[in-house]
Amino acid sequence: MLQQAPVIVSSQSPFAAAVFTTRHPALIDRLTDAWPYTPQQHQALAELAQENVDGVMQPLPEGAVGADRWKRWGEGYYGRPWVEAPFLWAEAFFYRRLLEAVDYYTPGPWRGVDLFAPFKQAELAGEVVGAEIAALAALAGRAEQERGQALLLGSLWGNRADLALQITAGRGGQASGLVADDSTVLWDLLHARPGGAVALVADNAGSETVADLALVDHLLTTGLAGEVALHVKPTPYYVSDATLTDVADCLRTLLASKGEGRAVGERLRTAAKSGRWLVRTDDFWCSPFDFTAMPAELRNELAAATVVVFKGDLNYRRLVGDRRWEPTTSFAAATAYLPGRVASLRALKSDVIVGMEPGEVRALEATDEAWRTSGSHGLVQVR
Ligand SMILES: O=P(O)(O)OC[C@H]1O[C@](O)(CO)[C@@H](O)[C@@H]1O
Repeated sequence: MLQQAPVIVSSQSPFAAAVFTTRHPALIDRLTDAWPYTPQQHQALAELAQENVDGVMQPLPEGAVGADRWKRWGEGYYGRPWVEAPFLWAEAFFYRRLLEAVDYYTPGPWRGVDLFAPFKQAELAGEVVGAEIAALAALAGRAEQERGQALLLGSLWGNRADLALQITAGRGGQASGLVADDSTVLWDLLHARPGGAVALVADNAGSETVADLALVDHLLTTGLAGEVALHVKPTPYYVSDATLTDVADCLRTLLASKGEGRAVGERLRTAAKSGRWLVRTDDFWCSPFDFTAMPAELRNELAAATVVVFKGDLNYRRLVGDRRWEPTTSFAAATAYLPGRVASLRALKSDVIVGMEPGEVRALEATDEAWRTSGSHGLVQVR
């Protein structure tokens, strides 16, 4: 039985603390530049930024959607600085408070408006996505195995295109390498059970989702999967997290392109029509808990898949637990509570890491690189 490591509380992690004191206020500045907000919305956003920097956490107002639930979930945290709550919990609550500040659930013109849409749209129209789609043509002629691996790594490194990270860090340096690579295990298990259901728990919209869609298409056209469910967020979250609207925008971008990009889009549209590709969502994806708290229905749905592929850093933190693990802790042990086979494709963007070889940890610690948080390193881990 694995001994649980302590949960990360932001005040104990310079990286996590800076998310509240630097990254969140910067995000709020970007939002106020992007939208014609009302005086009330400006005030609510300014208060939220100030609370994050040096104030204390306030609960949702009475009567807000989910207010009772969040009051219960946050007992003991309200009235204290944000950085004194668990990092995972407080980040999720920040995004819920953001939606409240911009009237996401309030009847009126702002209801249901994706506050991050301007950033997501700019990314989708940018040159990274254009180059990504152009690269699909070159891959089309390659052998199946080589193509599959390239698409898998494309989906992994697509995770670096995270708008939250870019707000304070720019686009980040070059991708330097994988700290763990179980991709052979992943392909072997797909080949051992072809035609089954695969679940892909998505992360960011834009270039990451385009890469994910290309991977989904590959799994379906090769028959390695008979059905793929793409799980997305039910509401705007963590800046660039994909919702159904974002998936549809990516699909339209593929369809509007030429050659192989368009062909991928057309095959996916057909797969959706026949039920072989489905987009799913669940409120749990925006909850402030790790996956040990996953509701039974969702857990059972995922357990029926040949493999569940979790994309990105946040899903990783929720999968292994947002804890101060020794990096050499076994990935299999940390995820043993979840039934079925699981895989993670992630660019490293927070302190949490498990499943590493001791020598590799020593080598990376000896550099002065922020290898755990900069997004320059990636992993493929499978259990
Ligand atoms: O988009 P991803 O890969 O889930 O990354 C989001 C990451 O960004 C942060 O919100 C801030 O760095 C992390 O806390 C989080 O894990």
